[in-house]
Amino acid sequence: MNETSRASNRRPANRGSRPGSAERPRPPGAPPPSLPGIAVRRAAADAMDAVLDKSRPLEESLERLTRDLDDRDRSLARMIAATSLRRLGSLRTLLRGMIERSLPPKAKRVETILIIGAAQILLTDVPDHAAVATSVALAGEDAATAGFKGLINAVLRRVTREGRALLPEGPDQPKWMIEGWMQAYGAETGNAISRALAHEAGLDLTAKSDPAGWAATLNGRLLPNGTIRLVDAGNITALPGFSEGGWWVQDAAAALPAQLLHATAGMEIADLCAAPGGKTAQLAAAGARVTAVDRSGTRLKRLQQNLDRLGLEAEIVEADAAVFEGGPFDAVLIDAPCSATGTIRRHPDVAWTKAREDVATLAALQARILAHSAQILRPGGVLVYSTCSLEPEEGENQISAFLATHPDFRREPIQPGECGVAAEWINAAGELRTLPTHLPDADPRQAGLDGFFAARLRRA
Ligand SMILES: C[S@@+](CC[C@H](N)C(=O)[O-])C[C@H]1O[C@@H](n2cnc3c(N)ncnc32)[C@H](O)[C@@H]1O
Repeated sequence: MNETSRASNRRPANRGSRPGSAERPRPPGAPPPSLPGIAVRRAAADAMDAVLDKSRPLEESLERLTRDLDDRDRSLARMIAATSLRRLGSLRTLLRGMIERSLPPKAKRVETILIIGAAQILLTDVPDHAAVATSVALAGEDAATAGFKGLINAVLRRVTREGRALLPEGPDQPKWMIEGWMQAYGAETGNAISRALAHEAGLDLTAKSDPAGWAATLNGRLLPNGTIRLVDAGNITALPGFSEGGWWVQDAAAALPAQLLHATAGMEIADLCAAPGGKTAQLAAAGARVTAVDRSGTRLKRLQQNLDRLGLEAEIVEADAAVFEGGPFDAVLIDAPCSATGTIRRHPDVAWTKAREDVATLAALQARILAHSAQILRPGGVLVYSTCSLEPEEGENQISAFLATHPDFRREPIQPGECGVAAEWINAAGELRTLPTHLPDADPRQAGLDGFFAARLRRA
């Protein structure tokens, strides 16, 4: 439910080379910036470095680094950084092939500048000359990179001439991730997942009611589960229905776990790991009495703001879901914290901020939350466990292990057609397993789903 963090690889409308645009106010006496647009590239490069060197989430860094920019420049910085990260593997391969001698380790920033320059030239509609000039000027700002201005100029000019033909099609995520997907889904599908994740996703919305009506109003495509898919939506907060709370942003696959609960009016539901509230909103919109639990007070504030905008209500509890006392509930939804590898189309930094060891750490936390949730569900109640991860350790394996130690629970298989779920999204055990390769379409912006896992269990 991220309402403002969209990064299309088209430049924001009318973003030309406006003299002095969105430069940070400079102290009196400081020299003026040499070129407009440098502040944008500096923010994009700094955000890339924060992702790659410090494993910081891209959105968090951009929020801080673009505070002084206007809306259009903020969108441009986000688009440059997100596009660079989405195709990082391919861009690195291309650039390494164009640099005769490898760069010294202290020149890491030079590689970042080259990557964002090449990304603008090859993957966005920023004019080539602007991408080259701003990259060279950015290098000139800093003594550590100023000596590489000539190299940056030469390499990026070569990218403008030869890059389109030479840019490889991946791999664009770390080797351990792609190998894991090949092992889990077979070599062909694993590679196809990797390629699908290198495309930016469309904008998916969940409507509070009347999805067909909102699809018509917004000129969007209505997906089988009622999600509305838009392409090139622009500023989300300016779309019809945003301010009156008609819909919220949520990938089609992310909408399925709550839909699979078939919530009805008055049902008592615990939404564990609830913030920022996409699934809480779905359940509340169905009339359920929702207790939304999350460990993060900051994220719960966003959940409350989102519910306020949508005119919906829930009881909000700041607590660790692995020990939260409450209920017994008619239903429990666990949208567990996870590696989020299924969301790399929307959050390309995830590929570079997550390490293989994180999966095991997160799986241990998920197992604790899942085991505890069994204690707050009434007999006969239903439990949906979901993650936005492509890793079986956070999905299929988690449920097998839980069922082995909880004989009073059994799977309630998901049926083809239920909530618009296609047969190929259901595994042999009757669990939901969506992949970025699902929902194919000739236009990559219309294609794909986030990689989600969901299992529905019934307590005896
Ligand atoms: C995948 S996000 C949830 C998304 C949310 N369900 C939605 O639909 O908008 C996972 C959430 O789990 C929360 N979380 C992480 N560890 C937790 C814990 N031990 N107890 C409760 N919440 C936790 C995080 O703060 C985060 O908000």
